[in-house]
Amino acid sequence: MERRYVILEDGTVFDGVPYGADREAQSEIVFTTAMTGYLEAITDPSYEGQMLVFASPTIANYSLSAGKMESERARVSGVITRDAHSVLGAGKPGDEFEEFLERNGVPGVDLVDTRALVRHIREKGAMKAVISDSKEFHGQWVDTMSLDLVGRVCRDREEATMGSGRLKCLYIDVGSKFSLREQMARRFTLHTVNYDHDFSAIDIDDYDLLFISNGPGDPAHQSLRPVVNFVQSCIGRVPTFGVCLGHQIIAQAYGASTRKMKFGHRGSNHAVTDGRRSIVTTHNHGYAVDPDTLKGTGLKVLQWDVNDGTVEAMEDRARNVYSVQYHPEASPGPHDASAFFDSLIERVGD
Ligand SMILES: NC(=O)CC[C@H](N)C(=O)O
Repeated sequence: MERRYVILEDGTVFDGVPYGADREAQSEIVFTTAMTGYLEAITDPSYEGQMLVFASPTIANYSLSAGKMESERARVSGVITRDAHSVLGAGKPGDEFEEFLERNGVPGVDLVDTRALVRHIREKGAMKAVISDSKEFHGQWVDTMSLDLVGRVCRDREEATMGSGRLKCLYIDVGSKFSLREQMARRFTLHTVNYDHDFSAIDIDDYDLLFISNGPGDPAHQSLRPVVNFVQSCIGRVPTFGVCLGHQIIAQAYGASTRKMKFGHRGSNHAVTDGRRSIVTTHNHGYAVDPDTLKGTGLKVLQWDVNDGTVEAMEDRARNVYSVQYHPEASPGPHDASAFFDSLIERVGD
């Protein structure tokens, strides 16, 4: 049987069998522990510049059509699985998945010892990796997190107006999942603009709220600086909200900073707490706000991760700013945090 290899930057090699696109890929390697939502995951723009290991041993055991696309196409650079039914067969679901990956130019490696691979990433941290049909890699390692990943996801997205809510929201798309945008469009009328929009042409007083979406890559990437500066100019003038990358951009707009996590949080069973009540949430982030840099900014931590204390929600009540690191839209995952969206209506008030 043909072999395909996952070669890590530290020289470790895992092997499996090839499926999906017949091509090599190089990017950062991360894992998700989510047991459902494989279509949502591989099309989530937040994964641009990353190859994704599924810790859950069985993927493609239900039809792709049961899932929802989170962007125009697959965003992961590669997929690494224990059993995606590329060999062990599952009929239609497995074939659909393989065809989807082929159509999207995404190589897969199946029958990999994903338990060992996930433990290795947990112990050594997220790192660069290559998917290749050869056991050795002599090429140049590229740090995909230093690329303009938001630009890659958003370049084909046009400015648009959507939704029918009474309140008007300026929605800054820095790689938004479709489901997040849908949740906002159900409640507000969105004017969606990309991260490279000419913000000098925008009068924020024309809007009832500002929202910054999720997205890929390093929140401190220089391509996002104009967004950070614009958000900074809006604080105190309009209620300002954000999710995941949006949360990290808001922190930077206050002069706080973000840091790279060892291997990030990616899955749909991450508990966050406010010290009294805990909820289970969906996470997909490799960076986090550094709580020490929030001191004196006016931003207060509202919720944190029960396992490692990572900042998961913060607010500046006085200037009506509120953001979460987790994904209240889930997709996939639990809906414990879905009240987030209606709470924005209350926070905007009249
Ligand atoms: N889902 C997101 O918005 C991810 C935010 C950022 N790219 C991170 O990895 O932390």
